[in-house]
Amino acid sequence: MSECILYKKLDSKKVRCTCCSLKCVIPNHETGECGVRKNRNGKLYLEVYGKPDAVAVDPIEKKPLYQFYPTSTAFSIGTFGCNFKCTFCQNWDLSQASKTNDIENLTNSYDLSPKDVIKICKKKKCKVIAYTYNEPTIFTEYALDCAKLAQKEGIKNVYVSNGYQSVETIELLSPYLDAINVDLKAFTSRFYQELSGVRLAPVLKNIKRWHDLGVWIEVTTLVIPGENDSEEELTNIANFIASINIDIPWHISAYYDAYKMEGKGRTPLKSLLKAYNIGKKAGLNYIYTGNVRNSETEATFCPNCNAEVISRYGYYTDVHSIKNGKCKKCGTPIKGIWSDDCQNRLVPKKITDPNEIHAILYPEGSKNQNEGQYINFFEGSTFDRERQILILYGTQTGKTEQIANQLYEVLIHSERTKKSFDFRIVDLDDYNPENLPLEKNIVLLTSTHGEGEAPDNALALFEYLESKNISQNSSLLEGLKFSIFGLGNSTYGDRYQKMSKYFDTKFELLGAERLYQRGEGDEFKNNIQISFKKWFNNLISSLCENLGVKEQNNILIEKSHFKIKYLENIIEKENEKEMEKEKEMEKEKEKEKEIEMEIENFSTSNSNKFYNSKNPFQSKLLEKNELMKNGGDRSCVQVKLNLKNSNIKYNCGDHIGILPKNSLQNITKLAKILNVNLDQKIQITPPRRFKKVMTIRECFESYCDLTGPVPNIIFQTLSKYTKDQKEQKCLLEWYHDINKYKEWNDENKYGLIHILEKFPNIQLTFETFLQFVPRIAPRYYSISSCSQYDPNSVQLTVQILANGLCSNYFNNLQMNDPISLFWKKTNFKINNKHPSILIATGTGIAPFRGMLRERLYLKENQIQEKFPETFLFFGCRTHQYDFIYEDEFEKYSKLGLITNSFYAFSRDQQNKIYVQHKLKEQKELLQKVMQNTEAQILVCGNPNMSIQIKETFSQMFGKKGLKDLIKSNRYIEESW
Ligand SMILES: Cc1cc2nc3c(=O)[nH]c(=O)nc-3n(C[C@H](O)[C@H](O)[C@H](O)COP(=O)(O)O)c2cc1C
Ligand code: SF4
Repeated sequence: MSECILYKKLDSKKVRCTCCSLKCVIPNHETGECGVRKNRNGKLYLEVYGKPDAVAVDPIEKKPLYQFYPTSTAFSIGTFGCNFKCTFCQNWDLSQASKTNDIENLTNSYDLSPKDVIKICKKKKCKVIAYTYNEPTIFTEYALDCAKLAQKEGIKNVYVSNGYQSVETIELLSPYLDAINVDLKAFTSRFYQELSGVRLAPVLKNIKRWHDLGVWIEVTTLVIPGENDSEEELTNIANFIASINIDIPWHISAYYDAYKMEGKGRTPLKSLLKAYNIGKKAGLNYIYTGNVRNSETEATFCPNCNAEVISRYGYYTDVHSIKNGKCKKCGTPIKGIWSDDCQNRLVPKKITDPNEIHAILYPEGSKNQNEGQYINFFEGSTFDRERQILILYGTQTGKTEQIANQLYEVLIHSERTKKSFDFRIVDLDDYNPENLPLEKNIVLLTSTHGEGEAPDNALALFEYLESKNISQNSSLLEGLKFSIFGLGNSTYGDRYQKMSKYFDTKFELLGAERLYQRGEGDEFKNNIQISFKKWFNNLISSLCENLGVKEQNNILIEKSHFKIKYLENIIEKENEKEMEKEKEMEKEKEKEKEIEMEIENFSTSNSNKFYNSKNPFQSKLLEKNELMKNGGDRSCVQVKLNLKNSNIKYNCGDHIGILPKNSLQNITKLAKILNVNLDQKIQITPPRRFKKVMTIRECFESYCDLTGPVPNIIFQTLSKYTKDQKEQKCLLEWYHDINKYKEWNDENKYGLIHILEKFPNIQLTFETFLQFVPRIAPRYYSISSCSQYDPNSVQLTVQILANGLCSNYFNNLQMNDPISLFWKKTNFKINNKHPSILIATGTGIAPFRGMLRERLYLKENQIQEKFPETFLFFGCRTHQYDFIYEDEFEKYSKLGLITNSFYAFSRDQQNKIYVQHKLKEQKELLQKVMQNTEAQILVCGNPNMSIQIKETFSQMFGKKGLKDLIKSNRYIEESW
């Protein structure tokens, strides 16, 4: 164990590892993704320093390095751990070991200091030390110390790597590294993300960096049947290598089933030969097949006269026709490092001057001409780059995704735009921010979340824009045109639209030019649809004007671009097989998840990363109890959901995301309206948002939001589908004046299903319906239980709203019915050391119940006897019906978990009394507590209430005072 060099200290004893491109932030006592770099009290340690777990003397050809000191031997060392999670890893017993075991328990390692390594190397007469078997980047400090000593002794150093080094690591290591073999596993982000858990772009960049630094480089691609063996992908890889240097050797090696990827079998020689020919076509001079014996494609040929200059058969190598680095037959230099005094490098010289290294690694503007080819969303487009428009969206709860999809649908079908531009829509989760400087036109839609933060899927973009060398580079985005639309809620005050504003100013600061000014929709004012409609109409005009396209009018979704295949008889059978296969795959996935969870049990990190809206945990309903009392006419239920085997370890104040389903009643109604059979199996193309094969029932149930608010542009479209003039008139009225729609809406009946019911003459096909039905987005609930009492379940407090999708879903659920959920951490937490002022209305009491139950647990178990002063302000309609959890809160007061409670029952007297009135009454008390202690205010309820509360505190502490409280995290609110 030795302290790392490649890391930075952060606050709260956290550290940021800067060794690989993952740049893990590591809390105290935890390790980074690779499992071998551990934070011990705010310092990062390389746990495997001097402790390799695999040691051997190998032929250099085994690495594979074919044109670097051929026939020499390499003293090869590797440790445990890896920064990748490749499901097909051929060395997984080493690479993934630290993830299945506690690093301290991995005792099989050798004890080899760098001095020992050199000693053995010399004794075994090895020309080279190869850092290999697992990913050497993660043990760079150890490799570096060995490499420094080796260099002094004339021993060469080589890395066999996945190419995910950070720039800092490359800068540190490159003077000592003589050669590297980089795995280029595929050429799609999908492959890298799904199968290796990382991104493609850093690998591509690093291949270029190592090449430019003059470190001898060879590239390997493991060809996996069905995963990366398409002509297109192999061509992209070959073209990419050729674009850097046609003399870089490319190894294409055969795959065999390993680790978690099974059933692929061995890559047939045929596929390797296909890749070989693709490499030739791309102009590469040195291509080799590997892992399969075929001497014709293992040999090195002279690129000029095609003479075989090195013959190989497996690891047997015969360098017979190279003299002084040249082809014996025609005298053409053969690229390679042949001996200490015969080196035909890929670049004129190896760069060793630190300033030159720095200049290569941090080019001014860091605009890399090659990057645009990496992931080209517009491949195959007939439009030139100027006419390609990328729509990106950042979303947490799916609302922005919904309007982004809506924008996309309109743009690709509108006469104004469809023939003039090429549009692509990409979830920011799937977008590599490093491609940003290469885009031409971007329309970015984003919401703001947390404490004025980017939604989770936009965090990578945010971090990229804030990163060193990027954040101040005023020419980085020159040539990019952009426009931004934000979703937000003005009750968040200063934090309103923080992210859309941020991206808007940042893009401009980095040199991009606005296509059209930023637009914003305010959830509180309920104007998202209106503002959006206005903004995007102007955006289209601006697009046309900017890019010299003649405008036409009439924006209308004309025909659906979804095609539905109705599966019957024979086809059905085939698809049944496919469904079976899918089911099998799902089972496999479940199994994998279980394994991952077991792995997780060994580490202390949280399991949040395993579940999200795309990959939820399958829970079930364990209990459902009515909380409203004495037969009131409203309903609020407490539901208890199973968490057993989920490994979810939630804290009070966290959220649970629920993926609701439509009610049978609404599904049946819709089937009637669209005249479809619910049990009919279908296949939707493109499958973009849908499961591949499903029944119409499943499609309606899980994908189509039938009861949520619709974008008002839909009214214009729907008016074209009814022949009834009255209906047309009303729909167009709603389209032009959203208030009319809202007036009709007062019963929460604003979903597509209600609109279709209200206008019975609308004639829609299933395809057209799919075109504009909003997708079901997850609904978030504050947790109202305490995990210490029962870690295997979670409780939520759900207000049942007439026609609300999720509340109806809960209302209809029966015991043990399955529910898809995921967990989301928040920082809405009570402080058990300092006083608290808790303010809630209605079900806003839920997180406070969880927090007070946690206090109860601490008290009952004598972990904490006394608690700081805690004042609860709670408001609801009536004491008699609506005061949920009354008995419990009384008990908490008696036990001293709450010091004082103030209740506002708005309808219990003639004049309405709200919580803000109660706050005003306690002005002196509140001022005293806030001024004399480090008390915290926590507010939870609807947006209206939160505005009123803020206003009250603004009067109490002054605008600046309140601002300071918010800034210092002493005023935290949660509204929905
Ligand atoms: C926990 C939470 C925090 C939020 N924070 C902010 C904020 O700081 N500023 C803001 O303008 N809107 C904020 N919002 C409002 C969201 O931006 C708004 O609900 C938006 O429509 C969500 O869009 P999405 O579903 O695409 O993420 C917040 C919403 C939630 C639920
Ligand atoms: S080497 Fe990479 S994976 Fe390991 S801790 Fe550092 S940043 Fe994380």
